[in-house]
Parts: sequence; structure tokens; C-alpha cells
Amino acid sequence: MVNSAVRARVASISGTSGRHLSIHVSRDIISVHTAYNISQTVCTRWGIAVQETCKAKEVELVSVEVSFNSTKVLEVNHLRLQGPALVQVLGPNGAGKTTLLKTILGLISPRRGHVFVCRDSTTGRPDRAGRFIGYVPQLITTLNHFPVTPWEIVEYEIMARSRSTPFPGRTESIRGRVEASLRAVGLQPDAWFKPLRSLSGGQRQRAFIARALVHDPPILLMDEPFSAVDPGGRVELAKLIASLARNRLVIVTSHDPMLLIDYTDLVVLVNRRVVAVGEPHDVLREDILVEVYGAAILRVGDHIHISDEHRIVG
Ligand SMILES: Nc1ncnc2c1ncn2[C@@H]1O[C@H](COP(=O)(O)OP(=O)(O)OP(=O)(O)O)[C@@H](O)[C@H]1O
Repeated sequence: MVNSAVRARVASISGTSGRHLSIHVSRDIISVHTAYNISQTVCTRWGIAVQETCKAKEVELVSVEVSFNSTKVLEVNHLRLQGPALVQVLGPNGAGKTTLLKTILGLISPRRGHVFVCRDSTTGRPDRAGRFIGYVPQLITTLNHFPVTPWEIVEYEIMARSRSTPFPGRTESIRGRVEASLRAVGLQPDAWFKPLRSLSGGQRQRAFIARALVHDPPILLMDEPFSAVDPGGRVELAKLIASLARNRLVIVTSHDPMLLIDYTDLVVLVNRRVVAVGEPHDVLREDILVEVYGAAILRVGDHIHISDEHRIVG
């Protein structure tokens, strides 16, 4: 049922009667479907979050070049990633994997080129890209000792994203969404109210995945999700990531492609540029890996070792 206070506000914005508008309140997000011209700007000014439609679960980079202090760190001629799919971005240290994700997020403005998310132009615009993307940063870059709990991380994200003014039932609505988000990523209730520093890497990672999913984004970017997770927790985390990719475009950077190999649709190999894109068995070949990893490649029988990493070929 539409909250009357909200409805009155919308009516006053549009200059028409609220009952002519088709509005529904869904999980604290107010969708306004109307023939009347209530612009995004007006809705934002009045604190009404409008659900926007992703035209296609897709990310596209065209003629992109990223430089730091005039040093080129990443070049992408053309890359289009379409979901639902699980995409692994692989490459050695400093190859530009995180840079690629941040460029997609709009957090980094490329020196030249264009980025499209869900077919919208989002180059250098985190506000536009963030409507459709959930982002899970590397755990190593998060403030694990900051005194905050998984519950609070998710709750703050919901409140920041909804930007709606208080209305009756909102607190219960937020509480329900926090709980649903934490349950959806398999975080057990006994971890919900503990400070991050007392949790395992796997539990912390799940908290940040829950945060990234609060607006049910069609696209999810994860930067080295296994890096701070103990071996025992990695298999379960891989299953969770695979399940999230069933109806989303999930892009994961990794140093260990084997954990997700059975679920991976596409591999993107980068080393300051996109070296290869394709299905795992087409891309994880010795000749291509040598081009990317150079002397770090060592073949032993049917196995290829990359630095301290290890994968099977053939
Ligand atoms: N803000 C920045 N200012 C200057 N140089 C940067 C910045 N961010 C990244 N770089 C440089 O860009 C290059 C690519 O870095 P990036 O973090 O994208 O690599 P990566 O493939 O994610 O590496 P890793 O696997 O070690 O995390 C590196 O040489 C890095 O030093």
C-alpha cells in the first residue's frame, strides 16, 4: 500500500492527484511509473529513489586508455561483457585488474574512451554506474579494524541508497532487508552483531557481498574475493559467487582461477592491455599464458604453474 505522506508529496510535485499515479512501495524503494512527467531530478530533490531499469546486463569499454601520472596502465580497444555470466579477470600483479574494475565503476576516469553500463554512458560517473553495479572491494583495502558489524555495514548501505524520508514502517522495512541480505549470503546470525575484526575472512567477505547486493544490482564486481579467505572457506564462497552469477553479470578478479573454473563462462586475460578474451579452455593455454605471465610460467607434465599459482591444462 502506498504511504499517504509519500503519495501527497508526489502529487504535489506532479501537480496532479496522487491517485492518477501508479506508485508502489517495494522494499523501501519507491517506483514511480507514470505518464506524468516526474523527472529524475525532481524525485532526487524530494528524496524519492526511483528504480531504474537496466537495458541489458552488460558492460562495454570502447577505446579506453587509463594513465596515472602520464604512465599508461591499461588499454582496452573493445570489450563487451554480457550477463548473466561469470567472468574471471586474470593477470599478474600490477596488470591493471583493479584499474579495470574501477574504470567500469566510474571511479577512475580514463584518459580517453567510453564506458557503458547497462548500455548507459557512465564514463567517469560512479553515480551513474553505481545504479546498476554492486562492488565488493579487496578485503585488504577495507577497514577491517573499524568498529563496525556486518549488520551495520548492510544497514548503512540501505539507508544511504534509499535516501527516502522516514515514513511509518520504514524501520521494520530496513531491518527486514538487512536480515534478508545477510541470510542470502549465508552469514550465520551469530556473526551479525560481532565487530569485523573478530570474524573470519570468509565471514567478512560475505558481509561485504551482502552490502553490494542491497539494491539487487544486475552487475556485481568482486576484486580478489578469495585473497583473505582461508582454504576451507574458499570452496563455499566459490559456490555462493557461482549462484549469484545465475541471474547477474558477475566479474571477478583473481590470482587463482581454479576455484571458479567450473562455473566460469568467460576469461579476460590482462597485462596492461586485454591480451585475450574467451572461454576458459580457449584462453588458459600455455602460449597465451606465457605472453601474459612470461618467466613465471613453469610446465610440469599436464600442469602449468604460474608463480605460486597452479592450474591444469589439457
Ligand atoms: N592511484 C594510482 N596512482 C598511480 N598508480 C596507480 C594507481 N592505482 C594503480 N596504479 C598503478 O597501476 C598499475 C595497475 O594497478 P592495479 O592495482 O590495477 O593492478 P592489479 O592487476 O589489480 O594488481 P594486483 O594483482 O597486485 O592487485 C600498477 O602499476 C599500479 O601501481
